[in-house]
Amino acid sequence: MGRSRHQGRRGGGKHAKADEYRTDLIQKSDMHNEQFYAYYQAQNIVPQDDWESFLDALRSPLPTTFRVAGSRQIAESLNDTIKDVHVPSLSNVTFEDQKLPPPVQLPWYPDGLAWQFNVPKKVLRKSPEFKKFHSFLVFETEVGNISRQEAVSMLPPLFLDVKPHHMVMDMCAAPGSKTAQLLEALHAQDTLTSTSIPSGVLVANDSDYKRTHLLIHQSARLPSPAFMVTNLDASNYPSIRLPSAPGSNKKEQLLFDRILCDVPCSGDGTIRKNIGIWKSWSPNDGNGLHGLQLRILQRAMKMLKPDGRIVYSTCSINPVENEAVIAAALESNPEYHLVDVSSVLPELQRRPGMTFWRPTADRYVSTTYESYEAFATTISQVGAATKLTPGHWPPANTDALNLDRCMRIYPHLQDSGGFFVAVLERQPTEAKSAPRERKRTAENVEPTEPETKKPRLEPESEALPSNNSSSDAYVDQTSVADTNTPTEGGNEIPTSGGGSFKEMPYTFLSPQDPTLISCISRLRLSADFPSSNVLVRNPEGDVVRSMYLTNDLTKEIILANDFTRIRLNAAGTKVFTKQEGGKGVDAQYRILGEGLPVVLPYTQTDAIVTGDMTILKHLVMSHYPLCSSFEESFQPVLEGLELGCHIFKFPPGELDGALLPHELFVPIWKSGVSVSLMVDKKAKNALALRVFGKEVPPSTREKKSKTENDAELPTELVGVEENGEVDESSKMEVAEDGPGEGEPIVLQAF
Ligand SMILES: C[S@+](CC[C@H](N)C(=O)[O-])C[C@H]1O[C@@H](n2cnc3c(N)ncnc32)[C@H](O)[C@@H]1O
Repeated sequence: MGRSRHQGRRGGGKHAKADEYRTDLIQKSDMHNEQFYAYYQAQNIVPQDDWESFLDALRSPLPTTFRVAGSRQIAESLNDTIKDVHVPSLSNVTFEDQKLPPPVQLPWYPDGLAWQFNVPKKVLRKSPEFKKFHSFLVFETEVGNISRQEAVSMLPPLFLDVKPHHMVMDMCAAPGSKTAQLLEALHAQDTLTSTSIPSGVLVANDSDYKRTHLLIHQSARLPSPAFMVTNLDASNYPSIRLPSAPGSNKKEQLLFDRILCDVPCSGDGTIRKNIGIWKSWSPNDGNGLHGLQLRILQRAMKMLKPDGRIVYSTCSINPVENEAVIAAALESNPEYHLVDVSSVLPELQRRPGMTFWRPTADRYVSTTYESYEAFATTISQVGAATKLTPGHWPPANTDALNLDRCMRIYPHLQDSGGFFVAVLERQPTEAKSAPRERKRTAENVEPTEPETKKPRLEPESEALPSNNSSSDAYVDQTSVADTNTPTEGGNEIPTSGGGSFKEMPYTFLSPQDPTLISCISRLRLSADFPSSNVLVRNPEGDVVRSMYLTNDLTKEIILANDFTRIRLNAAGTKVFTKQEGGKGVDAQYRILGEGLPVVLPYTQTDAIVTGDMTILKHLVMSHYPLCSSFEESFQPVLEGLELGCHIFKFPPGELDGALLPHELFVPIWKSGVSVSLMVDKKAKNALALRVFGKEVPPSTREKKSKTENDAELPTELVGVEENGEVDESSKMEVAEDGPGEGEPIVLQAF
């Protein structure tokens, strides 16, 4: 789903006022739109008896929902913390004489990993119990263990049913909350004993260049060697090629097992949160988007394997953007059918897809038309509104299409946003059947090659695949810049407009490359580390600063396709980066926090240093502690370590009421006399809160700067809104100085 015209205004664009869209600041009596009522009543969108409760729900603030994300083990442990610690502490809270409801699990979400709570922002700021819970959410969100996401937006990936061997395409992916879910599914079988590298691939695409960087930012929280980001118009997506057999020069089109079409839409299902829609809603939003939505779905249908699955979704409740698109696409692709998923997620309250609707051609909804033919006779009177096509109306054979198998989620059913999901499958083998009854207007042709600009190569420095923080109408700048992969080599990527593309090539290193060999040997990785899948971002294959790891399939795709033709913005995951050693110490490559889960299974076990809870507490709660400040028995261990990067392991344990419920691995930097945790401040705070129940005390430098600037820790829950904007209120800290804390590194805990 997504939006078109409202997007810039809703998402905290440069000129948006922070309070403009806060539902707690506008009166219910202002939430009216006569056209909206007329249009949806003409559609019989809900039974007449439900109309008032439907409207009431649309005018109520949306509860906050979040998903416990990331690797399975940490997700379960974090979920237990919410259940066993936070829910009891929030169960008897009163505020201004009112009892507040504690968070509850969404009944339909698998394994109870999604939650909802509904308290005003004022409570989050002022109630000590909710404030503590809010801080926990803020910090766990920062490190990617919690994803704030609208409940309904979690649905499409669940219905897509992705497995680790699947080739998956996310056609309209930015900013990536569903992409993150797809990545989690691709990595569902990761363990520490076998490799964490799935055999499949996820290609996440968005036509907006700047927004593709949000995608990369989001996915850095779940690093994957099987991940690629492209920047193309999905309705015209070029064929990705693969060798027809290993070693063959002949290429064939890569067909996907699973495709998500979460298309741009009018977004009226998000009206509870984006209350500006009450003012601006018009039926023309949906009318105008129908064509693009259909072309995107039709292109996906040409890119899917026989027996494969497509999920089409929008956050609009308008049938013109939903059932009409599905009907037109099915008619032009008879090898597809709608899947009956009524028994999947049985707790989810839903309504069947509509089989009849009446488009309108005028924004005042003074007339609706039962058929295109009825509309066509009036074209001369309505003039400019003639962009409607027969495809905007229900086809004659709706029964044969099983449109009732589509799912409609309405706000009053389970206190959520409004949403639409349809699950389509292609026949197992391509069967050529006669086209269905009526020819639709949208084309069903192979796309033309997209226009691509040749990238300007700057061989002296490497391109940064992710961090690009120049102005973006939808994004709080600090939130992108501060948590992202560090900028490399100072090579700025221009982001003016939505379409410029300037990326460096992807060059695979030879496994015999001396720098790679020395890096692998210094980090004591085993012989089965897939060193032939390591790439750098420059045309010469020079190891300038960072190395990225892909899986076999991603490598094949990169080698078989011109990266400018598929406008490839990112591939694989960054695993090693060069670290200057400081005075008298050679620079060396270190494992990045975000690459740790990928590299860990290849790390020789005797290269991992085991610590206990006391050591962990000292590392977490202090800044660059001296080796001599650790307990005596551990000092020789620290002193015996080579200077540079090491991995420390902490088994589950307890200390004075603090609890580490699962094994934890962290990267450590050993310098001359001190050691430090190589995680950024936010990750360190999240760990401190989770295990020791308090934040890291400020460093001397922070104290000084706090006095000077009255700086504050982040206080808002960072979230990606439905439709893709980063929460306006997201504020992140600027990472501080010194090796290990100078760069944002995602803490990986297992
Ligand atoms: C907001 S929604 C996607 C939400 C996303 N799936 C998520 O869960 O975070 C629609 C997205 O489609 C993108 N878009 C619009 N037109 C497109 C096109 N022709 N091809 C590909 N992407 C497009 C928009 O830039 C927007 O990011």
